[in-house]
Amino acid sequence: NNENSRKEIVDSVDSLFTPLKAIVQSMRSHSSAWPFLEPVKKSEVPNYYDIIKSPMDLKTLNEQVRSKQYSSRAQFVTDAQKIFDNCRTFNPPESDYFKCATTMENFFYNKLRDHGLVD
Ligand SMILES: COc1cccc2onc(N)c12
Repeated sequence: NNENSRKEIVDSVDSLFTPLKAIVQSMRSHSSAWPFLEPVKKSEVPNYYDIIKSPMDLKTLNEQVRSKQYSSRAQFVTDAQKIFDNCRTFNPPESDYFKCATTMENFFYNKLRDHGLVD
């Protein structure tokens, strides 16, 4: 009935909540995470938001996990992927930023698999 289906939804969010918290935490402590720890500052990179229309960073991602905005793996993966894609859109392939994005992306998908959040 409605009460049970509501409980199932709540349970599915909670059962997702724990692994997502752990994955974001592990990303934030990665040595290559430094470009992504906070939103890019417009004061530091004036043209960034003229080019990147859907910004994302690990602090924001963490806040959204903790405020239970994600009820599916796909929603979480879509937002995390923005971090990597935005960086590779804005920066040249030989830049440190671009390399960090790919390192963090590989780390991210390995973590998803570690937590059984398979492709
Ligand atoms: C501090 O991060 C940056 C500074 C400058 C350009 C940037 O593109 N993507 C970034 N994460 C970035």
